Amino acid sequence: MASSMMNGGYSVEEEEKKKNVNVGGGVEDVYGEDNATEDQFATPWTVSVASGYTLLRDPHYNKGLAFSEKERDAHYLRGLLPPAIFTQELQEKKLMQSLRQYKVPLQRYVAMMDLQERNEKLFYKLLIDNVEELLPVVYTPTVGEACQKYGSIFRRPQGLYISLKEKGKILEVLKNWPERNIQVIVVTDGERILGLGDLGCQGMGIPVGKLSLYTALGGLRPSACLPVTIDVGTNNEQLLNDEFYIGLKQRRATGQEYAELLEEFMTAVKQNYGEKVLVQFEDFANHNAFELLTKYSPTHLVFNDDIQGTASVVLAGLLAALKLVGGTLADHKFLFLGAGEAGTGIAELIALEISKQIKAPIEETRKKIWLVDSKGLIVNSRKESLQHFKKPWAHEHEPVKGLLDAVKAIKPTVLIGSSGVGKTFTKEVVKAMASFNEKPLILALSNPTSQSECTAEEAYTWSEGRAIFASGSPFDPVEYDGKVFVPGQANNAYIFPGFGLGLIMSGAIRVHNDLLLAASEALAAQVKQEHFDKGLIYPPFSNIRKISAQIAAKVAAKAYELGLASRLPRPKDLVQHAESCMYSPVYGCYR
Ligand SMILES: O=C([O-])CC(=O)C(=O)O
Ligand SMILES: [Mg+2]
Repeated sequence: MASSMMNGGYSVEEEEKKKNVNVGGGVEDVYGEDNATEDQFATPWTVSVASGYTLLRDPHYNKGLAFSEKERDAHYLRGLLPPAIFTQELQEKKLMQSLRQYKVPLQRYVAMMDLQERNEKLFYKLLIDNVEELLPVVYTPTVGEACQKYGSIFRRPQGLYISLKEKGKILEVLKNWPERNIQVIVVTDGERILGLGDLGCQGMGIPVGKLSLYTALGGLRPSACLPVTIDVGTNNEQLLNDEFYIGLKQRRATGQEYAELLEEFMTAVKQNYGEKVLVQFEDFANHNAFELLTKYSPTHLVFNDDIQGTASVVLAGLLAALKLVGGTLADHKFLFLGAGEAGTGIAELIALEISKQIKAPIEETRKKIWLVDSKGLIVNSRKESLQHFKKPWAHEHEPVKGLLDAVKAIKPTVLIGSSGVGKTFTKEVVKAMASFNEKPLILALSNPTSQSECTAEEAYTWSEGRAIFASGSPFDPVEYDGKVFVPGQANNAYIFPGFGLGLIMSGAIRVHNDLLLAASEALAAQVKQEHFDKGLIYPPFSNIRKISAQIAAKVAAKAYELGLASRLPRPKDLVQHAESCMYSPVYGCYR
């Protein structure tokens, strides 16, 4: 086991084979063409210079009206474009104007996807320069609606679809993707898309959206990002009965059939892209999410955004919030509604941080944290029948049925909603929180907006302006009693882009909980007095690339410290290094 972990799970023979692939004048034969034999496949491929019409149709290189006179001559573009020449800034201004004319969020989403397929650099320039305005368009909440209607807005494939039909051929399928140097894969099986449930193959919108954030917020190159949707069927009756459904029309495969497809996928990924490719699991249902993370953490660079990313973001918000509510983390008492991936993931990271801070065993610090699921408070007497990921949270207490009674019984200082069910923080719940807390900390994490446990306005109004509030989906500022409250967005988008950048730039080969803690601390350190003054416990997204660089630097530093980093020597200034690694959406000039 130890030796297979050291060399990433390859057998000795496979290692030898890999070495042989590299002989030949010191130039690496990356794709194995020179060594192609009957049992080692090679892909025939060509590199050509795009010009003329092909250049305009290539989203990586297309600049639209921004091609200069010289470029129009040199690249056979004369006549293919109208005479005007626009700067990238003018193109951006024009596109933002036309986007703003669409009042329906989904129309804006479609317009952005069209732009991404037409002119990638301009898409990212818009997204980076207008991040607060466009994040809700290409990401939560609109991406949720886009997934629900993905069949009808689907135009060109934006990622790889790997279904049960591809069983036995996944390595070949990966080779069909036009890019080779993949650094990050976001993969879903569509079973739990946000709080919207099983959307099957239509879940593709999620990996696509997450990866566009990897580039815009974390600076990873778009060509290094691969969105994947695994299709093992769907249990969504509406989709199964829809003649236009784009996925497999069968009920979900489970058990061994499911495990085998995922095993083939994970093996093919490592075989094709090597040990340093990051695989981010996204929006899997609880039962598979925990199992996949446990299974592949020892052998692959894997990260579950819903368990670990959300945990890291929430912990950051809590660390920052201490400046507003006072005390240390250990002085607080936490109650969760929802004991799935997000709930138990956050709970565990809080317990870990407290255990490090006060040097107490984690079994002790977990006792400060209580979880409520659909059957009520998780208590010892329920332990036998609990799913394994809930068991550590079963503490000694008499049974309590609903959330309101649990709030009254536990008297938490922090209330966190992570059940995916909307409108569960009722007036009574919020009022109860406000009755025994001067500043109740209330996080309504479920997405999209329709699934939020309460709105920002409700949290501020029902607590008479005393709540510190943040939510998974964005809410506008709220005026209450003459004061403007700005709700923060406790969304994993704060962490995963910088976290991923830190892993990639250090060449990390495994994720470790200490890296998540480092990311939380880095994010919390970015909340400044001016933000606290507005009631915010997260910094604004407008500064996210700088924040991501800080997170990446702290994550990379920890990876080097723990011996998980393979890119040596360690750069001296990791923040500067992170910034210098980041993708720029500014057009290049063509020879
Ligand atoms: O996508 C988001 O906005 C956050 C997230 O991971 C989820 O809700 O599953
Ligand atoms: Mg998610």
